[in-house]
Amino acid sequence: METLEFQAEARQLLQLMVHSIYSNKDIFLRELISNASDALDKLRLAVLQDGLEADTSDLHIEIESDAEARTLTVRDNGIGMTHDEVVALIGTIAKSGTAELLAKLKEATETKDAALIGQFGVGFYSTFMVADKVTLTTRKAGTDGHGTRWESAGEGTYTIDDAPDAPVGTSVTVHLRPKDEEDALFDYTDEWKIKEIVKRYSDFISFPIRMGSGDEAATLNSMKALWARPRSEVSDEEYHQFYRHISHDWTDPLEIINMRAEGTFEYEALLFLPARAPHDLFQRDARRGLQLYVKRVFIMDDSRELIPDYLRFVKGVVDAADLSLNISREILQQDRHIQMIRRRLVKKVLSTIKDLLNNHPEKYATFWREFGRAVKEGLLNDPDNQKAILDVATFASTAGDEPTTLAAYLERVKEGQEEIYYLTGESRSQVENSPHMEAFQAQGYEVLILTDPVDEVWVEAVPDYDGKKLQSIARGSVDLPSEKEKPEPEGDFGPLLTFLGEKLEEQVKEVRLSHRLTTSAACLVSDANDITPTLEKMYRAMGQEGPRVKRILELNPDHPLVSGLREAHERQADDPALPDTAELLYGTALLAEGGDLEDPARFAKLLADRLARTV
Ligand SMILES: Nc1ncnc2c1ncn2[C@@H]1O[C@H](COP(=O)(O)OP(=O)(O)OP(=O)(O)O)[C@@H](O)[C@H]1O
Repeated sequence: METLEFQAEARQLLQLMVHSIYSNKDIFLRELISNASDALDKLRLAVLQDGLEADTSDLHIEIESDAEARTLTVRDNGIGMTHDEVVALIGTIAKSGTAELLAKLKEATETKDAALIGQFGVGFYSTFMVADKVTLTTRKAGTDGHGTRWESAGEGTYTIDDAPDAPVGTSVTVHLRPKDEEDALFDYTDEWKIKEIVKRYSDFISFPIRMGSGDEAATLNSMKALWARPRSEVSDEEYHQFYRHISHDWTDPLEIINMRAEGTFEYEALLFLPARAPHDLFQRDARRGLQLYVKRVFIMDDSRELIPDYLRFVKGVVDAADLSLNISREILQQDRHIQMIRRRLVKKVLSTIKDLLNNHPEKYATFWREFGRAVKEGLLNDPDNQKAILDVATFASTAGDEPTTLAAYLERVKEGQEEIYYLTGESRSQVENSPHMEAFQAQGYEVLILTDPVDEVWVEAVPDYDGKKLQSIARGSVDLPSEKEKPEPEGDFGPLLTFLGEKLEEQVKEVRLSHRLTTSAACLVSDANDITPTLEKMYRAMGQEGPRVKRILELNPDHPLVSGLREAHERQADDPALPDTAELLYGTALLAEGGDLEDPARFAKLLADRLARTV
């Protein structure tokens, strides 16, 4: 017999289990049944796909309780585990982001944030909520090696031993702690309690879950595939349980989507829009994709081929009638039917979002807050559905606190306005206070406020909406329709602009007069075809060092600083104070839009010197 130590993260998770972070302890049984069901799926698949020799004529799960010994056993005749698999799978937690999540989880125990806890599949370890000892005996199908016995009291160590007589499959025996109903620790040897839990959490499991033996053996679950049943016959509670089973998210889903296609290519799908974004929505290695079944037989988890990346938060099941059970991931990618299903699912998800937008504004607001950033990636990656995505997207806007659709924006455009104005930035307040906004605000033009990183990118890919071009107000020159009759500024600014252009040659590519400023002296704008500073920053953050893109300095001729500077330059072009003023002007414009100064210390010194002369 060997005694081994749990890996650090596994130990931490166990600690949380032993000290019961969940108020609902019943779920340990659901987790065991879920693992057993997965093991049965895997065995059936190994026989179908790899030609493994094993008996699959009576795949099932058995529950056995012993009130006197105070034990509960869940047994399956599924794939089983080898000695090494037991050590690797049960002694460690291999999931990515575990450490980070554990830290959050610890916090959550104090606040009892069930939803956060629910993002973390606790699996097998949840048995330690109700047990003071757990024994797992297993033997891998298709190997002639011995079985393995694993045992632990949930503290720092576990033991591993040979189990020569173990049958193929896995059996988990939970040695129950004394019942304590005040602590929601029920008598889990009670037949009624077991039946109730199975019915509530595991009714849809597609293998029989049996209790009792001989003539008294009873099957506790209905085994009906939820997606095959008409919506009217399934309760929300059943859907929610199923959602939890496949997503490990404890928050009820926001929306349930049923689909069924008959005819040349048949499939059924049951999809869910979650109510909150998982913590790893933007992590590359996160689990994503749908479950694929073929004629009720589970084929694979996380099938990415069924749903595009930008809809990766959609959970659910697709059951296709005409695929081969042997289908592999490689074949899936090229399969015509799969591509067709995927196109239909995308259309259906987008039309569901549209329905939320039109008929359930609160749900829509939740959805868009949680997933809008992901959906907008589709504007780049799914050109065929660009219009449909734009139709369901909403954006913050200067017109009010509520986000607006593009269609609603277009209803409000001013006469003569030919473009949809937007400004990107890091936060709403930064964008709102940017000097670029001034003329637009002053003249009542609505500007969309885009603050998600993805906004910097998709705006480049979307040429227009309903024939109106999307125009950044920080790029190119603006010609506000109502500005056209504005009188020319007094005095000749030509020589000053040339002078500043030379002095600031390192920093800007051009200095010119502005139409977009009313109160500020100066601002920086990008050339129509150059990348924006935020995008440049994003590239740099990703480690891509591109050339620095110079921008254009625009001056407000009506501002006393600018008109004063013009006069000073006219009086004495070689005034030694002028170059410093030029630098201050540039630095202030950069600060006003939330940019970073190249040399803050130098700027501070110039400013302090100048201020000293005014006190
Ligand atoms: N009854 C079983 N038969 C075969 N393998 C099992 C069984 N129970 C657990 N395992 C193996 O141990 C692994 C860890 O199980 P655990 O319940 O901790 O996590 P999980 O099921 O992978 O994750 P989650 O519960 O979040 O879905 C499983 O992925 C599986 O490989």
